[in-house]
Order: sequence, then structure tokens, then C-alpha cells
Amino acid sequence: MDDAAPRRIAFQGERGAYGDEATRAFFGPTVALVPCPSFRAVLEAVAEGRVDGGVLPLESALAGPVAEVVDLLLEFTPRLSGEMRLRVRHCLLAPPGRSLASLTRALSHPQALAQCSGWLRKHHLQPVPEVNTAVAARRVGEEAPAGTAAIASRAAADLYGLAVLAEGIEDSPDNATRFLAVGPAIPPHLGSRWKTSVVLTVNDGPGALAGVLGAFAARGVNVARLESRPGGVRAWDYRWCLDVDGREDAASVRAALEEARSACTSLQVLGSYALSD
Ligand SMILES: O=C(O)C(=O)Cc1ccccc1
Repeated sequence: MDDAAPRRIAFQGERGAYGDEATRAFFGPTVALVPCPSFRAVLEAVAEGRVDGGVLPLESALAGPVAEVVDLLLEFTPRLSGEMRLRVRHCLLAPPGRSLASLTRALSHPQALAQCSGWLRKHHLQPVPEVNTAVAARRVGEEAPAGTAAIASRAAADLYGLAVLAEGIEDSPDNATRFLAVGPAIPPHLGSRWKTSVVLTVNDGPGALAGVLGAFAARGVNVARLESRPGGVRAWDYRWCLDVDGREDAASVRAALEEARSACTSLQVLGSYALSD
């Protein structure tokens, strides 16, 4: 890779999306942004080497996992190159001149709708899913549909000529989303804390999952995330996604993984990556 050339990084959505903000926070203002229509398109661009990396939202502190991204990571198994937490502050946006009282619907990404569900209920606004917050803002700006607002960032309001009717409408004051960087480009300002992501299926029988967790506990390795997804060998078999603290090549993590394997029908290390400070 030419060091002087800006790195091309794919994200889902359009300018003004939270993925856009996360990509610039990860890679700095000179990054070459490559907007993609879907999360799958981001991973395809990375897999085919059309970009140097991609940035994807994995889970929100308030609304939980972005299940589509979790499943796509298991399908594509890209190189995991970094993690960051982005503070997400949502705004209610409408064409200039509209009042809150005139609105009946709010368009946004399902994660944003979920993060603002209490506020929407209180203001009698019907949530309407859209592929991305920035797409919602652009549509409301261009088409000005009757009674319809968008939930997106203040940056999206500026980009698409919308007025900010309310700011900070998320249901928790510390609403944040974990974003992962994937692909060969490593974000430049990562810290010293590392994580390792693993996907496994366990033997059928009492204590199998406890055996996996016990292997990490016995070596003082913190399990930071444990999530089940469908898609094991048979119906109702689960794939368990674990994030543990530490690098795959750390002695404690390596030994825990080795012991965990004996309680598993499959165990795949997706990768180790550092967290941004
Ligand atoms: O729709 C967006 O802008 C995204 O990047 C997905 C998203 C939505 C809400 C919170 C974090 C990420």
C-alpha cells in the first residue's frame, strides 16, 4: 500500500451517517470515504480488495447487537483490525418551518429508532425503518413527505438542509455504539487494550458452555461479550460469539482457548484487535 495515498474505507450509508463519523474518528479526516448501500456491500468490497478496510456498527449500549452485522461477520470472517466506541447523539430533523406538533412519523435506521423509542412514544411519533440515518435525512430533505421527520445526527441536518427540532433524544445519556474496523488497514490511534473475538459451537450436554466459560475464568481472562446466534449444525443449535480481553497469542488466552476446545464441536478465532482510547 502506498503510504502517501489516503486509505479507502467503506461504510454503510451516505455522508452524515454514524458510520461516516466513526470512519473519520478511526482513520482521521484525510481518509477516502467509500459509502456503500448495505453492510453486506461493505464486506464484499473488503473481501474483493476494492477498499483498504471497512467500518461496521456491532452493538449499541442501549439497543443491543446489530444482528445483521454479527451474522455477516460470521459469514465473511474478515480480518478484525480495531474497535471504537462512538457516542451517538440523535436529533429529530424536519424541513425548515415544520413544528413538532405537525409530525406523525419518524424515519430512521432501526437501531436509532430503538435508541429513541421512549422519546418517540412520548411524542406520539410512529417509528418507520429506513436503511440508514443519513438516507432517512436525505429523503426527508429532498421529498419533504407530509408529517414526516428523520432521526439522524446534527451533521446530517447540515448536509441535507434540515432543521433540528430536538437534540439528544436518545433514551439514555450515555448512548454509545461499538464500531469495528475490518480489513487490512489498521486504524492509526489505537490504545493498549486488546480483545479477541471467537465463535464456537458446544457439545450437546450439561455443562458444555460452563466448561468453555470456566476455561477463561480459571486463567483470569475476562469474557467481555457472550451472544448466541442461530446457525449451528442442526435447528436450535447455537453459535456462541465471545469477546475476551487480551490477544490471541497471550499465554493465558491461548491456554484458555486450548482447554475450551475440548468442550466444543467447533471453535474459530475471528481475530485479535486493539481498542481506540
Ligand atoms: O444509520 C446509520 O447512520 C448507521 O451508521 C447505523 C447506526 C444507527 C444508529 C446508531 C449507530 C449506528
